[in-house]
Amino acid sequence: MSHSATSPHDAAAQPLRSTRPAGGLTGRIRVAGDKSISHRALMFGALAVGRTEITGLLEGEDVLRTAAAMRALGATVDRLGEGHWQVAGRGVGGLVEPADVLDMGNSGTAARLICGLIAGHPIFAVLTGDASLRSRPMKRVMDPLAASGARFTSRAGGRLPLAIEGAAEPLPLDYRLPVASAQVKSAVLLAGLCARGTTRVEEPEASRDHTENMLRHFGATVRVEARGHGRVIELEGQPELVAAPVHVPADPSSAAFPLVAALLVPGSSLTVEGVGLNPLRTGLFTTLREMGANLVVTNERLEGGEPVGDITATHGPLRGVEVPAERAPSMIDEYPILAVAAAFASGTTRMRGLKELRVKESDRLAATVALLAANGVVAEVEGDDLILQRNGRPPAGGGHVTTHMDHRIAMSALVLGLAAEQAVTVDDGRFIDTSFPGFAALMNGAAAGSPIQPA
Ligand SMILES: O=C(O)C1=C[C@@H](OP(=O)(O)O)[C@@H](O)[C@H](O)C1
Ligand SMILES: C=C(OP(=O)(O)O)C(=O)O
Repeated sequence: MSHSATSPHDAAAQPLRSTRPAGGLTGRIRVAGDKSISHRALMFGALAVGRTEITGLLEGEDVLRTAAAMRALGATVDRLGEGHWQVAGRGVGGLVEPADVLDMGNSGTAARLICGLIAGHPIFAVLTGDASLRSRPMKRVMDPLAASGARFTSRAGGRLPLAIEGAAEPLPLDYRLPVASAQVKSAVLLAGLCARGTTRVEEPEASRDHTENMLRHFGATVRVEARGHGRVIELEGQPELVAAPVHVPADPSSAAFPLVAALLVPGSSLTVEGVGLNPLRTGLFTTLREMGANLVVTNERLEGGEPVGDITATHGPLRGVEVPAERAPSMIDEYPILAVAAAFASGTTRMRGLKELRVKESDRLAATVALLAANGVVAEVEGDDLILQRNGRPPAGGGHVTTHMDHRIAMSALVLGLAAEQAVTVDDGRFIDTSFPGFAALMNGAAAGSPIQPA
């Protein structure tokens, strides 16, 4: 499926409406697999020698784009059952030139990591995406990767479509990230796989480390050292990556939506099972606890090398807090839903250092302010901070929210509608399928009267 445009006038758009369910959200549910780990499992499978079996893979549109791209680059990618996939890889340096343009849809992760993959192979490729992805900055990967010998041309401002001529003998990079971005870090490391010698990346703030963990899991030598809030990562180039099974935990960024809904809707007590608890992903849960949320983790265990647990959220009052800028990388995709939670809290919530939100699927800072305003909640932006001052009463709701091709804005608005006084409508629910297919059905299964419906 491809969604090329969305606006109130887009005939294909699928508006959705949410209303407050009687009795709250209850029971035990499981959300889909982690998007970040799913992309990487397919990519490392394509680079490894042998057959990589993946279970729990997220079958969201973003990840399906990566699966299609790995096929186009010569890997054999088979779906064996629900979430159960197998990739027969080509070995590091063995990817082949794709015969056609690679369309990465809505996915920044797919586009940027695949730039890194291709940069180290002597092949030519053209990448594009949907209108949202074509508006997002790619210079952040093009600049460092060009220093390895790859050549890029792109639309003005470093936007997709872009063309890459990968390097026959890529140089190992020594790169300090100018922004905290796991996507840029990963692109540099993926290019480093094909380079002779040591690739070194220094990140000013630690960002999700799924690439480093999976590199080791597939047999590469990776050294990681803490440096202040950040880290230095060193990768030995030209390893033989060997196929290894990957079990994908449930996505904490998806679990955030039902869990926050349960905190906000009276009468709720809901458990989400097997949620990934990598500490570089759990900033939202830390913040919600500081707000007084009743959030309990049980059955903590290791699954496929990642910590997971069952999280139970029970409705109760929340208070405003200050969220430090250093926490942003560990909850970067969760600010829209945190802002919804803050709209139900008493007191002031200040979220600091949200600059990166401006370059996501939409300008999420602006889209979050507009989402709240449409539902009677005033939020202010001061520099890169988002501030809400509230009195603990539910927002009026009743808003019509423009989602700007952004799945997280759509789901955040629908969660607000589950707990606000009046129903909330979103202009287009289709993009939810990029990261959380089955979102409405899952939420409806946990509540009386199926509160999320086509509008
Ligand atoms: O590496 C990843 O899988 C991701 C990194 C983050 O992006 P940035 O690297 O741009 O911060 C995040 O927003 C995105 O959803 C997934
Ligand atoms: C920012 C996100 O994803 P991506 O950058 O992969 O499009 C997201 O899922 O919130």
